[in-house]
Amino acid sequence: MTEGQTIGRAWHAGPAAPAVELREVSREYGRGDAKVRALDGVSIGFPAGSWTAVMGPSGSGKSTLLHCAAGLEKASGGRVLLRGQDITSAPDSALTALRRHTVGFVFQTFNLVGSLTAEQNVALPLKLARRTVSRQAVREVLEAVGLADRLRHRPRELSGGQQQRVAIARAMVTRPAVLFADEPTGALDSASARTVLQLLRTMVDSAGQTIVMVTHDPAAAARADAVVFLSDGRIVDQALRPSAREVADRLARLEG
Ligand SMILES: Nc1ncnc2c1ncn2[C@@H]1O[C@H](COP(=O)(O)OP(=O)(O)OP(=O)(O)O)[C@@H](O)[C@H]1O
Repeated sequence: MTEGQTIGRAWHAGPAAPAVELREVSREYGRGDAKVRALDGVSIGFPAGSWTAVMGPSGSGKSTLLHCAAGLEKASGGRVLLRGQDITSAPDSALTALRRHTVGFVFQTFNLVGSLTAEQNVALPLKLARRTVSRQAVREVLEAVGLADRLRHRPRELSGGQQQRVAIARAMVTRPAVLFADEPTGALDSASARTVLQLLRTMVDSAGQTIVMVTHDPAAAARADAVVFLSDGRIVDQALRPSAREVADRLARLEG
């Protein structure tokens, strides 16, 4: 067993049951000489009700880990369990249902529909899942992200931070078990980033939301409960409630 695997399991062995668990997960792209091993035997559990940041040098496998954990991509080997359910060999129909009901996503670039209002963007996942769209539920989730007065605004009429908050509301409207965020503050100025990070912190502390977030920003990672570090597709380090300085130092060591 490698050092990385031991570290990964240690976080998994925390007090709460994992909402998502990866067991010896590998992911390869390409064939022959072009083969890339993006994940190399990753074992880790993300405890329910906690916020984990995933960091590492460029190309270390962070997005691949997030996508495999969320069922967006299939692992080449190993197993992924979401709320204890093995999704590794689930048929595409089950994975589509999973994406619509069990997991939520937030991306660096917001990915809102430009022609729709904030309210309509947030209602979209419910419509896609053929669920009843309760206007009140949509408004409540927009209120929760501090945008009660922006319901009818279109993305171009909102600041970057406001757009990301709409995206978070859209991800949360289906009440997902896990919120996956890929660089959620990567395109934001520092004040907007702080607002978004505070919102995520409140979601974890007040509602017990589980969040798994990829970030390059030590200040963002320091708001999480734990930070795991990837290098060459393996988990090589972890820190519980580290300071931004500590995160930056560990990252700098990995980046050599
Ligand atoms: N679709 C793909 N086809 C081929 N190789 C891929 C594909 N996606 C990722 N890779 C490779 O897998 C490795 C891990 O990529 P990944 O995007 O997970 O890294 P990352 O840590 O998120 O990087 P960054 O911080 O630059 O976004 C890289 O070497 C990348 O080139």
